[in-house]
Amino acid sequence: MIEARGLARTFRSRGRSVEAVRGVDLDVHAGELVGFLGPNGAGKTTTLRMLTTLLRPTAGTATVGGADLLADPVGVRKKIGYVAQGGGTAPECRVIEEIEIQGRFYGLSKADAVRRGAELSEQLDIAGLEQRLVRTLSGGQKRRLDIALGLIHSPGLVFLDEPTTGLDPQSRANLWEHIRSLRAEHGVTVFLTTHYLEEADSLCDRILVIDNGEIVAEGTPDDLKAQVSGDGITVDVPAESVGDAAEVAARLPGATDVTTVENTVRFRVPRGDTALPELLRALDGKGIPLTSLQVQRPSLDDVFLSMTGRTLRDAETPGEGSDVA
Ligand SMILES: Nc1ncnc2c1ncn2[C@@H]1O[C@H](COP(=O)(O)OP(=O)(O)OP(=O)(O)O)[C@@H](O)[C@H]1O
Repeated sequence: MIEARGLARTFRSRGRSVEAVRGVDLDVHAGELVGFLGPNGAGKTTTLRMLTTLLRPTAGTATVGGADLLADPVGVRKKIGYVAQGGGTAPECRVIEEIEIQGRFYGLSKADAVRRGAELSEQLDIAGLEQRLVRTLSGGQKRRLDIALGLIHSPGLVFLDEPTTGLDPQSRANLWEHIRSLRAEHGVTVFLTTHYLEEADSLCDRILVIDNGEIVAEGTPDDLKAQVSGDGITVDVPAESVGDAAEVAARLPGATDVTTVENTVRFRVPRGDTALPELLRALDGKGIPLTSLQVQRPSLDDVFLSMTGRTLRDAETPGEGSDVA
């Protein structure tokens, strides 16, 4: 559905040049739900705008929906839907007017636009709002309207730029369900950008992680997490036993990064599930009682940290509000 090679874009701004995207290769297959994850300013929107023909690449090639991005941009536009970050609706327009305008824009008759709009409204749970002014919709309803408009011409591939930014956690989870069902029921291929780790983790089949205009990691959420070396284990013991417990931990096969703070010992092992019985036996053998024990599977933030030396949260531009979990 998407095949891009060496896609790059440099902006010139006030005599300075900004390499927003630096030679990105990406492949998205039919029916996939792929997330493009990265901190603010990483190059997500710029990549999306290039793939949707809104911005000409400085270098690179791509085919999108089977059409060549540079030679046949009109062909690309016919095959894709694009839902921009803020959407494109006018606050004073009625929902039905937006649906009709969008349909006409894609060459649908008024009757077909209304029919398709009704079908999508039903599916996205915004049926019955046709006569409402856009400005009276809730944030979640408006995002669902934006998505309905992006799908009016039944594209096989839809690009969603930060679809859930600004929504509360409940509306966000609700929108994920709708996105999943679009894919499940219509086989729509979805390429979305996000800076929410949780969103990428729970919604996407595959994730591309971008930082500073370059793809730094790629894989299923599980594959990516498995690349981070092992699970974290945190053990609380009585303060006088911390030294002994740390020694026990350090002797476990493959244990690394053993640290102690007050009555807590932390370390990493290749696999938490197999290390635990051995740890418990060894502590028991030394007569060290346990107060608590936790195993942490690596998160996508650990993946980002291992690739870039920063956490996604740290990488956010100061001043940009973000509730990255
Ligand atoms: N028109 C432009 N002129 C100059 N610089 C730009 C322009 N558009 C984007 N940039 C710069 O390119 C870089 C990438 O921006 P982009 O919007 O693609 O990031 P992003 O990952 O989508 O961020 P966000 O999550 O905040 O939307 C940033 O440094 C940005 O300031």
